[in-house]
Amino acid sequence: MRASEPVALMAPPPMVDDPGNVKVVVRCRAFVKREREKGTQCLIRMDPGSQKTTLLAPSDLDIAQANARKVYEDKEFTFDKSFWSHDEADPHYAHQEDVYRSFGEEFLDHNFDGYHTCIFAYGQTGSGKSYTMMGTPEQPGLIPRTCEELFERIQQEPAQNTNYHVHVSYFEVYNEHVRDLLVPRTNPPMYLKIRESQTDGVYVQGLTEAEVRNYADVERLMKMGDMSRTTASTKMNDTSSRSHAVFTIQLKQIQHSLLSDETIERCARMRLVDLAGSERAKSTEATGQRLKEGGQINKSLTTLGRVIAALADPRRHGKGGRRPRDIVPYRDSVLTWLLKDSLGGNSKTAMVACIAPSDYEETLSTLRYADQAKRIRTRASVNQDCMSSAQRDAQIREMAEQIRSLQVSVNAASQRKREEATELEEYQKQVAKMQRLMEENRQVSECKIKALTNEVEELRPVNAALRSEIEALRRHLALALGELKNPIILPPPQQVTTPELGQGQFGKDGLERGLDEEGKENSFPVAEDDDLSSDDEDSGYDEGDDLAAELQAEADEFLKDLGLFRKKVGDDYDRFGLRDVLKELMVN
Ligand SMILES: Nc1ncnc2c1ncn2[C@@H]1O[C@H](COP(=O)(O)OP(=O)(O)OP(=O)(O)O)[C@@H](O)[C@H]1O
Repeated sequence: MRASEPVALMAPPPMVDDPGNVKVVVRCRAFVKREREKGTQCLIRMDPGSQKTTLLAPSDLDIAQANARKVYEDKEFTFDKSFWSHDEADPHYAHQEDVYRSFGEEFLDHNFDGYHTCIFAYGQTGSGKSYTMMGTPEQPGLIPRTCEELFERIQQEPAQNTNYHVHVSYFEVYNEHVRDLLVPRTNPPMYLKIRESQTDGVYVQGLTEAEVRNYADVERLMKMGDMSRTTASTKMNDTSSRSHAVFTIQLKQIQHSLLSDETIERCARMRLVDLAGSERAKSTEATGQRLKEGGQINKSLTTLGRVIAALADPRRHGKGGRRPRDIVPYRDSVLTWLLKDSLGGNSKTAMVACIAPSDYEETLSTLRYADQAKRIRTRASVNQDCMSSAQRDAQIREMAEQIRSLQVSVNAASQRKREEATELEEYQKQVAKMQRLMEENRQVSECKIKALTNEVEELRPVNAALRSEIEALRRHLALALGELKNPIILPPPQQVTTPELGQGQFGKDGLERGLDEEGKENSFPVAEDDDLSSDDEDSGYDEGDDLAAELQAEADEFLKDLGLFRKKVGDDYDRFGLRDVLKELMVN
C-alpha cells in the first residue's frame, strides 16, 4: 500500500523506555443455560464508579456444607476496569464494543506509535475468554475489532507519505507443542520449534506470517485458524479451547521524506492471546485425553502464575536493584517462554480476567492471579529506525556482502554434503559387492562339500570290501607264517602192518599231519631254529617258501595301496575340513 507524496514525518521516537504496569481488567459473564436451569446464585458485584469487584461468600448451604473446612467470606478487589457483562438489562452492562473501546482502541494507538502490545485473556474454563477475544460473528470480540479498525485507520487517515505492511500469524500451544493454525492440519500434526535470538527475541521457527491487505483477508485467516484450533466439549463448556491460541499482527510503517531523504521505519507487534481455561478435573469430570490436556493446561498456567509472581515481586523493582533475570521461570513452559517479552519486557500488556458469576473458589483464584499481575511493570519502547538514504544504501551494500559470503558457505556446505553422499554411496556399493562375493563363496563351498560327501559315500562300500579283504589276507598270512614257522615233519615211510589201513588211505592231509592210534592229531615238535633255510633243502618245503614270498609281496602291495588311499582321504580332510565324516568313515 502506498500513499501519495508526504509532507510531515512521524513524530520523533521517545528516547527513553516507557515503564508501566500491566493493565488488568475483569469481566463477569452472564449465566449460561446450565447455570440458569440450576437457578444458580450470582456471587459477583461490580461498582462502575470505583471499579471495585466484590466476590460474595456463597449463601447456598449445599456449597458451604460440601466444603465445611473452607472459609467463605466476601473478597474485594480493584482493577483498572470492571466489565459487568452479567445482566444485559443493567445500565452498566458492558457490550463487546464497550470492552474494545475501553482499552482495545488504546492499545491499537500504541501500535501505531510503534510499541509492541499484548492482550491476554485468563480465567477458568467456560468463563468467557474466547467470547471476549474472538467473540461470535454477531458479537465480534477484541481480535476482529482490532483488525477491522487497523485497516480503517490505514485506509481513512493515512499519513500520506507512509507505506503500511501488515502480516498476521496464528498458532496454538497444545500439550506443550506449537502448531501453526494457518496451515491445514496434518496427521500426525506438524509441530514447530521455538528459537531465541539476540535480535528477534523468542520466535516460532517456520511459522506462517501471511501478508494481509484488508480486513477481509484477516477475517478469512481468522476463520481458517479457528476451525483448525483444538476444541472439545466438556461438562463446563460445549466448545472448550484445549489450547492456548496466539494471534499476532505485525504492523510495519515505512515513512520517507524526499526533503531530508530520510526513512523512518516502525515495527509494532500485537499479541492477542486466548489462554486455555484453568480447570479442576472434579468440575469438568474429564477423563482420558481431556484429563491429560487439562493437566498440561494447568501446568502451563501454574508456570504463568509463577512468572507473574516473580515479575510482580516488589524486590525486583526495589532499591536493592533488580533480582537476577534467571529467577523468572519463563522457560518452564512453552507459553511463558513465548510470552517472555510481552510479560516482562518490551511491551505494553493488558490482562482480561474472565470470571463466571457463580463459582466462588475458581473466581477467587482468578481474581488473586489478576491482582498479582497488576504489579508487573514492563518497559515498552518505540521500535523505530531512522536512517538517511546514504545509510540505507550502505546497509543494503553490507547486507548484499553478507548474503554473498553466506552463499559461498552454503555452496561449500552443499558441495561437502554432495561429496559425503557420493562417498557413502561408494561405500554402500562396496559393502554390497563384498556381501555378494561372500555369498558366492559360501555357495561354492556348499557345492564342494556336497561332492566330497558323495565321493566319501561312494568309497564307503569299497573301503569296507578292502578291509574285509585285508582281514582275510591277514588271517591267511598269519596261517601261512605259522605253518612256515612250525613245519610238519613227516616220519620216514614205514611198513604198514595193519592190513586195513593202506598207505593210499592217508591222502594229502595224512602226509602232512600224523595221527595217533586213536585218530587224534599229533603235535610235532617245532624246530628250535627259526631259520629254516638249511634244513629246507632236504626237507622238501620249497613250495612253502614260494607261497610265503608271494603272499608277502601281495600283502606289501596291498599295504602300499592302502597307504595311498589313506593319504588321499587325509588330503581331502585337510582341504575341506571333513573331520567328522572322515573320522566316522575311518572308524567304520
Ligand atoms: N459476556 C458474555 N455474554 C454472553 N455470553 C457469554 C459471555 N461470555 C461468555 N459467554 C458464553 O459463555 C460460554 C463460555 O464462553 P467461552 O467459550 O468464551 O469460555 P472460555 O473461557 O473461552 O472457555 P474455555 O476455557 O473452556 O475455552 C459460551 O457459550 C459463551 O457464548
